[in-house]
Amino acid sequence: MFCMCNFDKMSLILIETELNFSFSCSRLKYAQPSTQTGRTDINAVTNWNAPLVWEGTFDPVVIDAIYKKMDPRVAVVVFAVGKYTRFLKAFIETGEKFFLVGFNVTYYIHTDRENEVPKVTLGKGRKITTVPVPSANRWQDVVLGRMKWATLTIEKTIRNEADYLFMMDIDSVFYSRFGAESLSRLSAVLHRGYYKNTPREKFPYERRPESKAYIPAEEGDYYYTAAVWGGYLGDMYKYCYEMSEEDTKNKIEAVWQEESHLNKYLLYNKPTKVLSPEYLWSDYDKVPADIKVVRISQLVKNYAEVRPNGGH
Ligand SMILES: CC(=O)N[C@H]1[C@@H](OP(=O)(O)OP(=O)(O)OC[C@H]2O[C@@H](n3ccc(=O)[nH]c3=O)[C@H](O)[C@@H]2O)O[C@H](CO)[C@H](O)[C@@H]1O
Ligand SMILES: [Mn+2]
Repeated sequence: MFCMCNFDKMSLILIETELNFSFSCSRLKYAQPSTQTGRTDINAVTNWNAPLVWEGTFDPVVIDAIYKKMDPRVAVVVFAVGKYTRFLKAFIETGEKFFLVGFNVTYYIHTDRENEVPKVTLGKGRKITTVPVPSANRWQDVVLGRMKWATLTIEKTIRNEADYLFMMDIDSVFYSRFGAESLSRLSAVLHRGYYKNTPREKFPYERRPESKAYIPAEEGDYYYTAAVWGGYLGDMYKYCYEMSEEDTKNKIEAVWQEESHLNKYLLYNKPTKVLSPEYLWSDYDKVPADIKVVRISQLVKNYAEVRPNGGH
């Protein structure tokens, strides 16, 4: 279904294009990089030679300067449907403190309650665009609908307004720097629950062959979260949307909705950067020693109260 050869060639060209910007970052003051020392408690590279990003594997000054040369426009696509508008204020306020500070960022807030979008003072080059979407009776429909609405907003506006895009859960707050080290053609975040010692057959991938998100037990690299992911405005959103529509036609819903389709996509279209669970932790879980920094975290919430049809 996918042609890896084309992907490899294309991604290499794109990675090189991204890195070429580094040649112009002269006269910056930073510690000399070493070929001998670095973190030894984690693996900082995938088996397709993409960076696996952890605190201590990059110099924030250097990496921000590289990407600043491009001065990219970054779109943050979020959904706040129904009672989830309550999460907007903290998300945006902390985003202004920690998310790509100094870069051009637009928050595309998809909501059915436009009057509940808070007025937050934003930094220079940053703005909020509100996109109306219908209300939902099932939380699953919001989660699945994200792909559809994101695809529509990309086609209508984001395509002309942004270079990179991030899709994020709104029930999250930033606690620490989330900078240009996260930018790439296709960036995906390791799910905090399965990043250590989980054999691939235990990943919560979709296992029913009837679903388009099906992954057999003997395949898989990592289990990625759907709550933070991004990259260029590529085909991934459209792919996940179309696959979930196919599933609906066949009267099946993937076990973890869009997350299942996303994991399928990323298995056959390898991300050009993999971000460690620093890039999405959870306030429910204690922080282990290898997570040196929690950059963004899912809030503790009362599922039954906040979701239209309760439950988890
Ligand atoms: C950390 C993580 O792995 N997150 C995943 C997990 O999240 P969660 O269990 O945290 O799901 P969630 O309740 O946060 O829903 C995902 C997102 O959909 C939006 N929303 C949802 C319901 C609603 O009534 N209104 C609304 O606006 C909102 O932006 C929210 O952040 O499971 C979901 C469903 O499978 C998605 O895969 C999430 O990405
Ligand atoms: Mn969430």
